[in-house]
Amino acid sequence: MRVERLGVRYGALVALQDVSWHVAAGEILGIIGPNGAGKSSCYDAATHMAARSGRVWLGGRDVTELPPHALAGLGLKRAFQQNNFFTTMTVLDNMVAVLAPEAGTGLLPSLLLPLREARRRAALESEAAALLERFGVPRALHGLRPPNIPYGSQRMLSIALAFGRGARVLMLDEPAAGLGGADMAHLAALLRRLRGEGVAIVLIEHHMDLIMSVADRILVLDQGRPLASGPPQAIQADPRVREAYLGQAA
Ligand SMILES: Nc1ncnc2c1ncn2[C@@H]1O[C@H](COP(=O)(O)OP(=O)(O)OP(=O)(O)O)[C@@H](O)[C@H]1O
Repeated sequence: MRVERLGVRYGALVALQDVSWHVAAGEILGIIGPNGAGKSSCYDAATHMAARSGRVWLGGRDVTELPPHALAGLGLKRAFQQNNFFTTMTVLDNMVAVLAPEAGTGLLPSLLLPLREARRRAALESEAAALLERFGVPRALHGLRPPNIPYGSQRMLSIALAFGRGARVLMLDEPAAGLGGADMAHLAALLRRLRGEGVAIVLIEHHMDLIMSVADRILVLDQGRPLASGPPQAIQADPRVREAYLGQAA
């Protein structure tokens, strides 16, 4: 995926200006910056969820004008800063709800062919259960409602729901927020595994240990503009970055 010269304005406020980046299959691009630096606006711009300027390519195709759902259909998937799930449905049903539209379930066939529909439903449930386990949400939690499962599992569920049947590019917004040591290790392992499977990952994260250990390259934003980009070691050593961000965080 490649974005070129993205810009976002909210009235008179310039939230993002002249921001370009690319991420390849099997690579993790980290995006960091102080609060309000424009990181989420950058995601909104890239996924066409905000009015913006600039251009976006996916797999060599110019997708600038496509709406978000069409981008998702091409494999550009995004998980948000806040957990997004149906709180009145079980964990398993949340996952089924994501998979069912991708499988093309329709109301009429389900009414006319109840037996076939029951088999489809069973197949979807077993696919959903396997996917949840792959993302570290154990079977014991599948029958519970999302607010009633541990917070670390809620974060993994959010990523699984965004990923669905697969992603070419997975954009995550602060997935480590609120996570403790063991959950953080699970998340890092999951990110490395997805990268190993060829997924291109873009990762906004304030947790420096995580991003420095998993990212292949890092882009630093400050006041809506790119401040620096490069491998983690170079970013950590860059005095401009330390002053704008890492110094504050230390
Ligand atoms: N919908 C909006 N309307 C008006 N201003 C907005 C809107 N969304 C973001 N902004 C402003 O745009 C700027 C960039 O915000 P953005 O959320 O992209 O930053 P961020 O780097 O993701 O911050 P954080 O780390 O706190 O999530 C900020 O000044 C913010 O207040």
